[in-house]
Amino acid sequence: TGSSRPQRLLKAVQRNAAKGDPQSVISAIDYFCRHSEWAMNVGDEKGSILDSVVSEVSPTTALELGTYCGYSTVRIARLLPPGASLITLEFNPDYAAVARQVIAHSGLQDKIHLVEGPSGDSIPKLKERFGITSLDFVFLDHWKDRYVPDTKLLEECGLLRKGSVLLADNVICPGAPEYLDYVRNNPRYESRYFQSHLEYTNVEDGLEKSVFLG
Ligand SMILES: CCCNc1ncnc2c1ncn2[C@@H]1O[C@H](/C=C/CNC(=O)c2cc(-c3ccc(F)cc3)cc(O)c2O)[C@@H](O)[C@H]1O
Ligand SMILES: [Mg+2]
Repeated sequence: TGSSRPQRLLKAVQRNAAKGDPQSVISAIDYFCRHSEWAMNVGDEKGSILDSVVSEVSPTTALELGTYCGYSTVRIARLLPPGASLITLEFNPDYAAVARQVIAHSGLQDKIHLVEGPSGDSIPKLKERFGITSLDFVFLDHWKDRYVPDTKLLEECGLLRKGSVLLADNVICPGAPEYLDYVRNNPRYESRYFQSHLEYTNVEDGLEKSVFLG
């Protein structure tokens, strides 16, 4: 049978990006998605907003929900301070396999821990598995109806501390209405919407940044 879109995206990275150069991996994926096949990466426009939030937070410990092909994984990891690390959760083994190779091509594998499995199983094990006390930054980009349950799980597991920053993709398109309701009407969060566009299109979308107040 034929290749999958993630496999074709990986080929485009291996052909067009310089090994060990994260920016060229990002550019190769954006080019592929603009000129060959659309894919659900956060993209370059929303990616610039992601970059600015990651740079501002400069997290020691970061978590990503939904690795997919590893595009935002590379975007985040390339901006981490020395000694910092990104944990990324992915439950589809085929996507995880592609992401591992994209990450390897970027040369950032030493800063990234890709954990295969559903977030509901992995989140409660993060403290013991990685010896962390709390998360400085969380990027939510997995199934949109899982943003609220997983945010509640992060709270319950004591993984959020005063000042932890959550950044959620797609709050307009495809949309995460329950999540917006949760973080905007909850006194324990200070939320702000960053208007942008759905990756590689001019459809409205945006990111919601929410600071946990403890
Ligand atoms: C047990 C389910 C919840 N826990 C989970 N734990 C670990 N990984 C999980 C995951 N859920 C989903 N995933 C993974 O995250 C990824 C899923 C992302 C879902 N994203 C979207 O649906 C999405 C969709 C669009 C989109 C927008 C417009 C449109 F016309 C078509 C698509 C744009 C985006 O930016 C998106 O992020 C996959 O790799 C999936 O395997
Ligand atoms: Mg997304």
